[in-house]
Amino acid sequence: MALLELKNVSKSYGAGSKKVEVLSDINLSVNEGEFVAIVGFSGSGKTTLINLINGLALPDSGEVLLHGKPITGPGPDRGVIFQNYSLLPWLSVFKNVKLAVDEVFPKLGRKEKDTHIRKYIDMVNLSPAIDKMPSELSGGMRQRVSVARALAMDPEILLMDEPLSALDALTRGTLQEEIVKIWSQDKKTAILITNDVDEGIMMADRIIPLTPGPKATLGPEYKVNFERPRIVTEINKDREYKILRNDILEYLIEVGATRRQVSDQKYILPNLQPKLPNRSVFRKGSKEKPSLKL
Ligand SMILES: Nc1ncnc2c1ncn2[C@@H]1O[C@H](COP(=O)(O)OP(=O)(O)OP(=O)(O)O)[C@@H](O)[C@H]1O
Repeated sequence: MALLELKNVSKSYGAGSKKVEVLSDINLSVNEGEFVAIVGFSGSGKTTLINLINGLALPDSGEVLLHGKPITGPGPDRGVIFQNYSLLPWLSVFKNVKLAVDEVFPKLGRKEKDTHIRKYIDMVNLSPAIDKMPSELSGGMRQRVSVARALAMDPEILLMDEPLSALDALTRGTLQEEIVKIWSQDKKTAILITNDVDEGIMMADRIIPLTPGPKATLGPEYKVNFERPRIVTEINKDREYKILRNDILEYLIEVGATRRQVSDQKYILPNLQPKLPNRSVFRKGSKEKPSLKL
């Protein structure tokens, strides 16, 4: 049985004429230990999809199953790393991680807890900054704390919602490598949401595109067969990499273009003309006299 399954899942927001069906007929099956990347356009519903798995949102129809049982809310079996770090600014690195560990392992002894927290802070190379406050850290360091915090909760699934998109390219590359290294050591199941095809190729076993919304759905999956560790400078030269990257991009461009055509047909804008102060406005081909009104 797959660890996580989404079966015919649909999700909308709003009601009546304002109802928008964000996700439609989502089917996904993730096995234990797999690293899956969902790649999609901005606003297509990626966070909504992660929230459905996290249990922060429930589907309108269909099922989201963990070990074959419906997800009814958030739980310690799913650790989330958000884009915006979400650290408590008044707590040190150690205490930010401790807060999560206290929640999940309330019965762990003081010494064991301390060792556990330090292990994960060390894993993300933050031991020298263990007593620093979030305001004293760079964006990359803050995101490392989020990674340590999520992993210290020892979740079965690590959910990452565009965790690296706020970072510069160099920090992003380093953290991609670090997350994959920890993932392979810790044997977690990981789901990465990203808008970056290259990031998906560097990190995941499979890449699945999410089509543009509304009614976004998952497209065909692309297997990433490169050996790990994946070295960006080497992979960049690989012919297979170029083919895979092109295939995914072509698919995304194609579904993006189809969606644009549909939206062009749907929304016919009225032929409004701006009226500027103290200027006459001519409408091309119009027999009306130019207006001098504001
Ligand atoms: N709570 C909500 N109520 C109403 N509409 C919402 C809500 N959450 C999201 N939406 C709408 O659903 C759509 C998908 O949003 P979502 O945040 O899932 O997309 P996304 O792909 O993660 O976007 P981005 O890449 O910009 O972060 C958007 O049009 C958004 O405005």
